[in-house]
Amino acid sequence: MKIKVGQGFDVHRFSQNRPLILGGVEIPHDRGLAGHSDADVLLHAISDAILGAIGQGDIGRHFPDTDPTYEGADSAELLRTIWGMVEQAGYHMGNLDATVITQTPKMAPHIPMIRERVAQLVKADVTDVNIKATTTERLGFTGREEGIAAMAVVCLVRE
Ligand SMILES: Nc1ccn([C@@H]2O[C@H](COP(=O)(O)O)[C@@H](O)[C@H]2O)c(=O)n1
Ligand SMILES: C[C@@]1(CO)OP(=O)(O)OP(=O)(O)OC[C@H]1O
Repeated sequence: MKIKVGQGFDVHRFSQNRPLILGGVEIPHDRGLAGHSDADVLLHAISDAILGAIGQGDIGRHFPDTDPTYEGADSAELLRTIWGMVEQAGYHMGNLDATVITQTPKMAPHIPMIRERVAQLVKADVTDVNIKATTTERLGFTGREEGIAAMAVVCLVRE
């Protein structure tokens, strides 16, 4: 059995008049996130963790923000493409653990739906996917509600 581990981290700033998409799920909030794509900071961190594990650089290398093809892109579709690379390499999800770092909104009510969605995207059992949230106790850019950060760790397995 071969195991590969990867980590990912991403940040997007809040922006008015945009939907807030986290983990492929639209979350009710008074602001969304700015970005070239749909700015799904959680899926970007997860995507980078997966790309890291398979030694394939990062999301910007595969989907450059200078390419109009990806303007307004659905990050779930980008993750689907990345997951195809994982399957091509013969790996499946061992487990995934991710943290959304934000002062608002309260994430707890939305975590079960995000967990299901992420598990579906990486073809994993929901018990092998963990999504959590933390504030930074009003400290720093997340504490000032300027943006959202996310981090993720994945373990990929090949039998
Ligand atoms: N946006 C958030 C942030 C946190 N939570 C939940 O609250 C717990 C306590 O957060 P602290 O930052 O005060 O440690 C945390 O463990 C999460 O369960 C949340 O739902 N949404
Ligand atoms: C996803 C991409 C591509 O649309 O754009 P953004 O939404 O700006 O996201 P970021 O995490 O800054 O970098 C990856 C990009 O290439």
